[in-house]
This record gives sequence, C-alpha cells and structure tokens, in this order.
Amino acid sequence: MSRTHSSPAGGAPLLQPAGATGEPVLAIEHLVKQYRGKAAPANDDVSLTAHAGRVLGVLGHNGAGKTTMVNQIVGLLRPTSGTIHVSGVDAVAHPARAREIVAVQAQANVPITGLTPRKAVELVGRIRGGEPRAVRRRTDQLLQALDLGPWADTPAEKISGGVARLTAFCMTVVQPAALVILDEPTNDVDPARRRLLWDAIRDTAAAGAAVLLVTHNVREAERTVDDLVVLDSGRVLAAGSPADLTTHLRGELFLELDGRDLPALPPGLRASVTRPAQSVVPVPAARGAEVVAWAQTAVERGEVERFALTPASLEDAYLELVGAGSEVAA
Ligand SMILES: Nc1ncnc2c1ncn2[C@@H]1O[C@H](COP(=O)(O)OP(=O)(O)OP(=O)(O)O)[C@@H](O)[C@H]1O
Repeated sequence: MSRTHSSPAGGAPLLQPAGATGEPVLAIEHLVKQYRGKAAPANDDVSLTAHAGRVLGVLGHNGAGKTTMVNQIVGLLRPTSGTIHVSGVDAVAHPARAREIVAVQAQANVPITGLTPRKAVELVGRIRGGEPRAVRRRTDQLLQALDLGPWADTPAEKISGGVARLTAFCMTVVQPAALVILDEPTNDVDPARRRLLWDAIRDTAAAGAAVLLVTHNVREAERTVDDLVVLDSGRVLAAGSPADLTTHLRGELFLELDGRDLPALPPGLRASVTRPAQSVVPVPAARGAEVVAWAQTAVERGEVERFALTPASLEDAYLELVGAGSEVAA
C-alpha cells in the first residue's frame, strides 16, 4: 500500500530521508521473552520487519507484549532467545550502537520540568547533533503541524498531559533517525490533535524513516499504518496490510445494535460481540435489506435504541482475531 502525504503547511518534509525507501531497517526473528516467575512468555516467537518509508503498526490490547518487545529493541531488556537487527546492527549484542540509530517515544513521558515545549524539543535536537538553525526550523514546523503554538512557550509545569505527550513526539522526531518507535503516542491527546499527530507520523515515514507504531487503538492503526502485526498473548496472530487483514470479510456487513434489552435476532444470525448495551452481528451482504427492515421495526417498537449497518472494518477483523471480549479503544 502506498500513500501520498504532503508535509505540514505545504513546507519541506519534517525530516531528511534516513534510508532508501523500502529497505528493511528493523528485523526481529523468533523473539522470545520469558519473565521470571511468569507461566507464559510475554513475547512468544515474534518475527517482524519494519521498512524505510513505511509505518508498521503493532496492534494488541493491554498485556499483549508490545512494550516488552520495544524494550528489547532498545536494549532495556535482554531477550530470552531470538534476534533483533537495526540497520544491520545486532541490537542484542550491541544495544548501545543500536540505540544510536533509533529514536523512541516511550509510553511514559520524559519529564521536561524547568523547560517549555519549544525549549525541550530544541534541546533534544541539539543534543542529538542538530545544527542550531535547522533544529529551530524543524521545531517550529513540528509545533505548527501539531497546533502546539499556544503552549510552545508555556512552562512545562502548566501544560496538560496531552500537550506533554505531543511534545514528547516532537522530541522524538526532531532529528532524523532510521528507526522511529512510538509507543502509544496518542494517549491523552485530544481528538483534533490526534489527527494532526497521525499526519505527522505519516510525514515521518514519508521522509524516509521506518516507523514502528505501537498501539491498542484499532482506528489509529487503520488511519496510519502501511503494514500491521497483531499481537495477542505475546504471539503474532496476523500480519499484513489493513486491507489484507480485512479481505476475507468482504461480502460481509456488520450490524451494530444499541439497547439494554435487545430482541432475538432474525433466523441464522448470531452476535459476534456482546457488550452490556451493544451487540455486533455479522450479516451476509445479500441479507442487508432484510436486516435493515428488521432493525427499523425493532427501533419503532422501542426494542433497539439505535442501529448501524456497515461494511467490515479493521476493528471487525481485529475482534475476530483476538476474540470478541477484547476492549477496543475509540
Ligand atoms: N517486568 C515485568 N516482570 C514480569 N512480568 C512483566 C513485566 N513487564 C511486563 N510483564 C508482563 O508481560 C506481559 C506483557 O506486558 P507488556 O507491558 O509488554 O504488554 P503491552 O502490550 O505493552 O501492554 P500495555 O498496552 O498495557 O502497555 C503482561 O502479562 C505483563 O504483566
């Protein structure tokens, strides 16, 4: 899958190309991490490859093993077995060398007490070897792209969690890196700026970096990634583009029913997801009209509060893979 993305405000890309587009930058093979005292491994034979110029999403719910994998890539944890290479560097044998090639936005924000967002981003850019004027320019572009202008010069003590999270993203991408790892970067970010951040993540890949986006948010994955790995209980359940993962669901529709006391479904249909006040029911496309008529009658009778019939989404494919009981972030 390829996409064209313009840079913010039509200006130059945020980063200079970090490698030839398409070249493998991160290669993980048969990675196993077994924590002491735990019955099952947190990573269980995980293999994946992230390529220059592409966003690879790692999607999984809480406890799937995503952060464990990131911590091994950057040398904070040692794998039980398996290999990790970053731009050809053996990251298990030489974690410090691998870290020089990687920029990471960790799940927890780095404290920037005593600084403003602008100063924190510029400082990291300078520490990572950026030329002062280029760092200032890139900082301005990033702050503008994420609509952080109103807080750019506010002391860190007075900024919100969402602004701190966006600042951490800017600190991560202010200087080019071959591999950019973002561990749940949109946590705490408001919906409008979340979209700006998704665009900035796409820009980072468009400028040449391999981006590894760790998320439990299916819509974020759908909107942002080129390739996707679904992790569950430490294992890779599926890998491919979002389109690949939903192909087998083509020809299927999904009926969402909201209501506390839902009626019996039409013959032959069964809910795939049952939540306290919502059911999701797979419907063959050929039965779409019949099901809409049934749902409209149920609404008129007050048995259903609201319904929607939609084509299969990545969320449907994900729920099918990991099980209907899983939480899906909005
Ligand atoms: N230091 C540790 N010691 C023992 N077990 C751990 C440790 N860190 C994580 N785990 C366990 O490993 C499993 C995977 O956790 P991990 O944090 O990697 O998942 P995750 O997908 O990043 O989850 P989240 O989205 O909640 O951050 C979980 O069962 C967790 O309890």
